[in-house]
Amino acid sequence: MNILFVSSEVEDIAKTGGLADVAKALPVSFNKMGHDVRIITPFYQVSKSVENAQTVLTDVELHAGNLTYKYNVKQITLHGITVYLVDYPAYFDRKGIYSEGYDAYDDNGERYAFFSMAALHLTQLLEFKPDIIHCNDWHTGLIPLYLKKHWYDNPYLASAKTVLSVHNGAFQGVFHLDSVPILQKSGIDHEDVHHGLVNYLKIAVKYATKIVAVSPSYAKELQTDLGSHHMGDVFRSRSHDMHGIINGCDYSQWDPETDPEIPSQYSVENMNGKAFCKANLQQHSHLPVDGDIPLIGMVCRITDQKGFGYLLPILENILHHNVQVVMIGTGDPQLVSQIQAISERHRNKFYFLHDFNLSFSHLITAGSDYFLMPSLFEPCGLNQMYSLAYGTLPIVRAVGGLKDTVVDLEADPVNANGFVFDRPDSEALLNCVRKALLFYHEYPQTFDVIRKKAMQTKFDWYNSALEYEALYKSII
Ligand SMILES: Nc1ncnc2c1ncn2[C@@H]1O[C@H](COP(=O)(O)OP(=O)(O)O[C@H]2O[C@H](CO)[C@@H](O)[C@H](O)[C@H]2O)[C@@H](O)[C@H]1O
Repeated sequence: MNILFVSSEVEDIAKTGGLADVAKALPVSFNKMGHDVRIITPFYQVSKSVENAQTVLTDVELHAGNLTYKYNVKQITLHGITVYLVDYPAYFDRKGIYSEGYDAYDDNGERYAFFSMAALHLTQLLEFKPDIIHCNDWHTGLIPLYLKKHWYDNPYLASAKTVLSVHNGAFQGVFHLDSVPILQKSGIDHEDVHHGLVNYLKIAVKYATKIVAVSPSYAKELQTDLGSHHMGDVFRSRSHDMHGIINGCDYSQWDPETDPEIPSQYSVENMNGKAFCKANLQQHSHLPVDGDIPLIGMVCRITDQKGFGYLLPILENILHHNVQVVMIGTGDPQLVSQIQAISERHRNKFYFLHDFNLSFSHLITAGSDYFLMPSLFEPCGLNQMYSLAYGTLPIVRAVGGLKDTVVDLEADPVNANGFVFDRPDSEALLNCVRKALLFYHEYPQTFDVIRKKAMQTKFDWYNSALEYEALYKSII
């Protein structure tokens, strides 16, 4: 099949979160399966660090009404896949991807409306006739609409079907139509505009051929009022076309036996290196180097989604135990300053690095005993899969993909690979953390058994890609 994979971020090019991981790993699997997959993504300022990008099209003109956009297209090969980068400096040559600091760019609606249209425009210029156009989140949400309303008779696109992956339904891309000239000029139905606003995710769900949530549980949650980010009606109206396909774990990057980012490799057969990683992590985190103190790690965007609303009120209760906590993240400035204040009060127990740093995220994953991910909602979650691979036991809330990947010790002692709590509140979280910590000293043998189970739990991307492939085949 010819697959056009369109994403606003791709690992090794530009990344703010889990979307980037998927936008690399899934196309790599399609490529291995023998499909002709091409990726389209913007050429951001940060993409300039990508070596060998060659300009393949110059001063291409895209017209929308009386507007003309002149852009270039660059091309690189990433893990055997052709990637096209839409180079339009006015929109993408900026310090940030979506924002500078925590303030989103005012013209994000226009930036991604243009990018989405350029993705369709390019297929013809590059003579690539896609069977499937795989869209990801709101940034590419207008593609199904453009295809149905404007490009339906284009010879390169007429038979293309669209699949939308919902990685995070909380981000919907809601903009005043006035702020999106390209959409105003190209035309949009009245029924897709509400009080002057357009919701890109809603539009995508309405017009896409198929909709995929990134885990089976999230697919169900999106069709409830509680878990749908106020879009329950919209998702329910497409229930026959909704699917849940769990993300995978990219073991070419996240395997403790081969990971070049960690100071000592280890495996389920030989765990010695994990103790070395822990000591190294403690050293880097300015914490006492002591293998006997259980260490809890966290790597995440600092947002309400990740459960900070009920974690922060009891973080100091956790720190009253004989425990160390190491966290890395960037995000909501208010939450960040609260976390910084707590870490200053507990310098010898809690290290917080306010940064986005891939190397340190690997060190935390390898050097911690537990990985804390108490999310309020979690479409799939990747870090719990990474931590399982590293024998770092996840402590998670039973929601979305976390529910589909982590098995609680009490609920299922035979298959347990971590610790799970239900209610999104401080008490349930604290109880769960305490229960998990208990095993470290009092039941070390059980701890080792769960750790082994965790390392043997596999989420191969190839299996997820097979599910996507079956879905593609069902619609083309
Ligand atoms: N400060 C930091 N330094 C270094 N690396 C950092 C970092 N902060 C985050 N990361 C990395 O970013 C990625 C985050 O992935 P997640 O899937 O856990 O969450 P995210 O909410 O961004 O993704 C959304 O999309 C993905 C993909 O579908 C879903 O799994 C998820 O549930 C959904 O919320 C991981 O690779 C993580 O290591």
